[in-house]
Amino acid sequence: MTVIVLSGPVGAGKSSLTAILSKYLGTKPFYESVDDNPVLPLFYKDPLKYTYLLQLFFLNTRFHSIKKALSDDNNVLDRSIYEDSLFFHMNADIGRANDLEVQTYDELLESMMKELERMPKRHPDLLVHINVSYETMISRIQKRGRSYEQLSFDPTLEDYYKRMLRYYEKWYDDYNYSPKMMIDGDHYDFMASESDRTEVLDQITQKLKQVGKLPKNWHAGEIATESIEFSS
Ligand SMILES: Nc1ncnc2c1ncn2[C@@H]1O[C@H](COP(=O)(O)OP(=O)(O)OP(=O)(O)O)[C@@H](O)[C@H]1O
Repeated sequence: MTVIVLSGPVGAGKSSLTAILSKYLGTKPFYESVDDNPVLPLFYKDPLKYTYLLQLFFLNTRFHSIKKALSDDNNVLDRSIYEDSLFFHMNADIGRANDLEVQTYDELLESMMKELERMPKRHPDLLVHINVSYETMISRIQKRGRSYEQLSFDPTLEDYYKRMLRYYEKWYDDYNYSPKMMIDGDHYDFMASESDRTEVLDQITQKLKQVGKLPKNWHAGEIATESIEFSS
């Protein structure tokens, strides 16, 4: 059994790479539901009021999916519980959560992580992090077009996104729950370019081989974009 988790900032392309990778490896994709998340639009409209609720919402859904993934078969998750604390603390640092909320959140997360230690499989086998620059991030956010994520919706989002990229650097350096690797999301356009896609899949395959976690019965094949089912 092989469990791979993707990570990276908003718009990095985690969901797309999850679809590509799971198709390539013949494993099951787990997607975070974004467009039917009832709290997300509220949060972007009034972050001060909704930060805590949104983070509890994410923590809860993410806990269920990682638990399922760790007790299930081979699978790929488009984002994992390991990144949630980054989002919460970043929001707390800009005054959107008070000390008591931070303390309660941290204690809850700690209990959840302890619970994961009791799973038959305790951690993922590989973290694939997609690194992007601010420019790439913004152009992907624009292309995708979720209204509440646009800079035109709230100009303070520029600072928010730049801060997010800074926090991610430290987060990736500190992450030690599993082997990890970084994909250069500025250089490789795995959606639009077939050769880039092949290169990225090759890098991930090499890493999986190196850590002895290439799914059994797997054999490499070409994958055409038309054959991949992307999540909405
Ligand atoms: N704790 C959190 N975890 C994930 N997303 C969060 C969190 N808090 C707020 N968000 C918001 O949820 C939305 C979904 O973000 P996410 O990066 O997971 O998906 P995405 O933008 O579709 O990514 P990708 O393009 O890489 O697939 C973003 O607007 C993000 O800012």
